[in-house]
Amino acid sequence: MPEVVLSVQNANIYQGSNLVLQDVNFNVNRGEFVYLVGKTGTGKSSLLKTLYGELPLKEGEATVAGFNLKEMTWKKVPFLRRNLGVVFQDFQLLTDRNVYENLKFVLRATGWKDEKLMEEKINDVLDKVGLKSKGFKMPFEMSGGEQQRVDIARALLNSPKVMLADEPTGNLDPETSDEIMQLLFNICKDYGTAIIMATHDFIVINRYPSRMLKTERNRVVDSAAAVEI
Ligand SMILES: Nc1ncnc2c1ncn2[C@@H]1O[C@H](COP(=O)(O)OP(=O)(O)OP(=O)(O)O)[C@@H](O)[C@H]1O
Repeated sequence: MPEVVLSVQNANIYQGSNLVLQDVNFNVNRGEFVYLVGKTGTGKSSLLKTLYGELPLKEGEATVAGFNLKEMTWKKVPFLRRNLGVVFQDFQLLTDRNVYENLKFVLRATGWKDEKLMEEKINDVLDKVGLKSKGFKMPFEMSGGEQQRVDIARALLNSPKVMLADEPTGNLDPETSDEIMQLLFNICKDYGTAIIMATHDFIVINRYPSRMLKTERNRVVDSAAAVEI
């Protein structure tokens, strides 16, 4: 039996009082890679934000990495985030400190205290993303592709079962996008992390085909679901 690490049942997704997506239903298994596609403004980011606790789940049910979003309070959001990796299009690195300190900041913020264990963990995630000797670099000294790798390394720090990525190749050239996609697929395969990636990049999707969730007309259509007649 596959292990379900993310489950959304009869969920309505809101931005404030605006209903963005209605009756959303899907499950994601351990190690699965799922694209989230759909026209601009159809609710991809809103869905991801709900899954990482930035928007409240008002109606329906959802469980992410063992956390019931319906019972989520602001106080519990940091615990959800510790079990979840989030990757953004614009990297969102702290510009005033080097890569190592960026990663250490997240470890400290998520409760790590032991200096030696933190050092080991940081070296481990930098190795995983192919930046083993780049910890001393400042973000502004790195290319967009390298910064995206640091962002992915940051998402890997707490060995998440689920990673949510909002257009991670949006600012990258095709060759660098390719490298990032290979890295994300390897993370799924090697560590069993499930990844949901919002994207507009059909070149990437054609090169790395996988299951697709499509937002359209206030609904989410799942390529893995049986076609309804
Ligand atoms: N902070 C916000 N406050 C109010 N409405 C918002 C907010 N952010 C987005 N919306 C609205 O919610 C709807 C869904 O937007 P969302 O950003 O989720 O779409 P998207 O599919 O991710 O778009 P894109 O592909 O451009 O990133 C849109 O109608 C948008 O105008």
